Amino acid sequence: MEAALLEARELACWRSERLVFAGLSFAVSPGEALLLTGANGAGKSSLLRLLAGLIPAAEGSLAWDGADCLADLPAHGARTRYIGHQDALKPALTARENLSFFARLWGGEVAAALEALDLTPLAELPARVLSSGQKRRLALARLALAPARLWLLDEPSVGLDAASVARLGPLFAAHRAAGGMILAATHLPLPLPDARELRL
Ligand SMILES: Nc1ncnc2c1ncn2[C@@H]1O[C@H](COP(=O)(O)OP(=O)(O)OP(=O)(O)O)[C@@H](O)[C@H]1O
Repeated sequence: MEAALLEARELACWRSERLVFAGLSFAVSPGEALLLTGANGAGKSSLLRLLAGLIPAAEGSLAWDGADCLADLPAHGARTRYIGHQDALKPALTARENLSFFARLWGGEVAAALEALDLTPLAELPARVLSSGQKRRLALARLALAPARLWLLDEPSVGLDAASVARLGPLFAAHRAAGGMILAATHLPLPLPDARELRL
């Protein structure tokens, strides 16, 4: 296996006067997937937000290829795709226009990203009329736009039907085959063969 690219050492996280986790260390190598599991409130979403640079670590360090990951947030943002609980869609824009917004930021082919999540037939509908599973698919279609090494996914399959979950398999596999890494918080099985589990 290749050397680790992302290395967390002794991370601690406080939310609202409560220590959510402490002493958390792990490393992720190119091509690897890490499943974040644990009870409600264990800190999975908090860890993903911390890894995305959205909340600070109270203690510990996060390194990318040996250098402080969060010292240069624009660089970290450019290599990271964070899909949180919220789908982050503009309700008045169509599915295609929502993806076009992100394609202007990152590049990539909107038509191919729509197709990857089976959204082509829904492309001209405003996001507000999509079902919750369709909205989730549109949020996830951002992953198919342009490469980024680190995918941080918070319960990516919530609300998806079985066929849509299966569609994530090739998307995840292609990302990992190209040296990408996935950290996914989940209570459900995901199509991530050989993923390691990090239980919080
Ligand atoms: N914005 C916030 N402000 C204050 N406390 C928060 C905030 N977000 C989360 N917390 C608290 O941090 C703790 C961890 O929450 P988090 O959402 O990270 O857990 P989780 O493991 O993702 O849970 P779940 O499985 O329910 O999604 C909880 O006690 C929660 O109440």
